[in-house]
Amino acid sequence: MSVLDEIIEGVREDLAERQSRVSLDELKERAAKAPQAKDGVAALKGDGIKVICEVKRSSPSKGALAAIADPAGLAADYEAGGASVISVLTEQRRFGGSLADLDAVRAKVDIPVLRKDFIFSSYQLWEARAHGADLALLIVAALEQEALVSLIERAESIGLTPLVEAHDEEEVERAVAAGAKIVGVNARNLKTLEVDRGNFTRIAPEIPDHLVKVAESGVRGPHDLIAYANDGADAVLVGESLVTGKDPKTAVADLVAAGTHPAIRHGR
Ligand SMILES: O=P(O)(O)OC[C@@H](O)[C@@H](O)c1c[nH]c2ccccc12
Repeated sequence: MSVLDEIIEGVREDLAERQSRVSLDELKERAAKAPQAKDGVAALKGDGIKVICEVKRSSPSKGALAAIADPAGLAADYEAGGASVISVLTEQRRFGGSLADLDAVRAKVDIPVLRKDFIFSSYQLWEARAHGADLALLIVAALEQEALVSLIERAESIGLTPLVEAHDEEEVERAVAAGAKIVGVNARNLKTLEVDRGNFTRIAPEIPDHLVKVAESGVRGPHDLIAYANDGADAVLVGESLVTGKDPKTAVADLVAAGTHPAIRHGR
């Protein structure tokens, strides 16, 4: 069984527990009262390379990264540094996240918030919206094509913008065919946890230019952002280096500044 399969097994159990406590109708009522969803595509387009900053306590590859006692405070620092979107990991077992983290971050920041989890049912999309998310991650490797298509449609119908994550050419093709407007390329293979930044370099040309291209994982600092930008990234998604560094606000500001440098061949 791959790491991805193991993670999904745990997510399935945790989801069943939540479903036994909160009915879909309750979630829909809560979603109706949530602030209107912000446009995730608009937030990631425009001049400069956009930076998506992640609230991430631990990971299957590295174990504990940072305690993050105050996720909202961290998100506020990210926003102050110039982040365009905040990604909140809500998976509990391997990443140490929760829907409570999503609530806390949502209440604190004005920029769009992404629910980062292993989503395979529409219930999880309703949860995302009920807890104030504007975007939701959909991982191609975790979904049959039919499920991917219907989850993209469902996400959009309830106001969520899907960020559709691929890891190879075939998954990019599936993401595009399914109607993704934002395609993420993860440098980390979720089945083996290996990181290869060259993955984006190879695969990005397969993503049509009118879609938003996000380079995910492995950004250690401005030089990695610049490399991804020169390979065609519109945005980067950064977790580990921000949560383990000393000063997240300055680290984000340095990334954003690098992403607006005229030497970057963004939007050629
Ligand atoms: O911590 P990093 O290397 O900066 O990576 C962030 C993000 O890309 C990574 O957390 C991630 C990308 N896709 C995922 C899917 C599930 C869980 C986590 C992820």
